[in-house]
Amino acid sequence: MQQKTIHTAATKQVALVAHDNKKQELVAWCQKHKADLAPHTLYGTGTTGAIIERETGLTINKLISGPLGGDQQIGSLITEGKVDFLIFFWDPFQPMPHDPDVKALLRIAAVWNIPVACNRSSADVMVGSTLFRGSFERQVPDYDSYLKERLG
Ligand SMILES: O=C(CO)COP(=O)(O)O
Repeated sequence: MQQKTIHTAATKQVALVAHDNKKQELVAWCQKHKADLAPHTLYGTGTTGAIIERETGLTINKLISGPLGGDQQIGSLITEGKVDFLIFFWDPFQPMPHDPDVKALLRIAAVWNIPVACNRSSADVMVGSTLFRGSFERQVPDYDSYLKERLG
């Protein structure tokens, strides 16, 4: 598929999601990196977002809770270019009723070449990166040429 280059703005759009057994880990991580996260636009699935907000004081744009469609809402934001980084502490030990939605979110993040951190180490690397602080280039599907190709 043909790709095009986009440039992220200095203010990043960061989506934060954690499964129940991982929520405290994500809250602790957000507390540790509060100063890194605060200047950016933060999104979260319903419960994750509310807990992070309550525990850290960060402002989170809260979507609906994951099992009710929050993962899909984040996927939708990704297709609209409204997510630059996805931090998703998913639980590798617990099957979820909405596993198809989880898989769909991780898939759409791969399609749109979104940096994804699924654990504390990768999230540390992410916020520590100069790419998190400055602007960076990302290759994404070129939708116009994709559609032109399909329409013939
Ligand atoms: O289930 C989730 C991600 O798959 C997260 O949803 P909540 O933040 O509402 O718990």
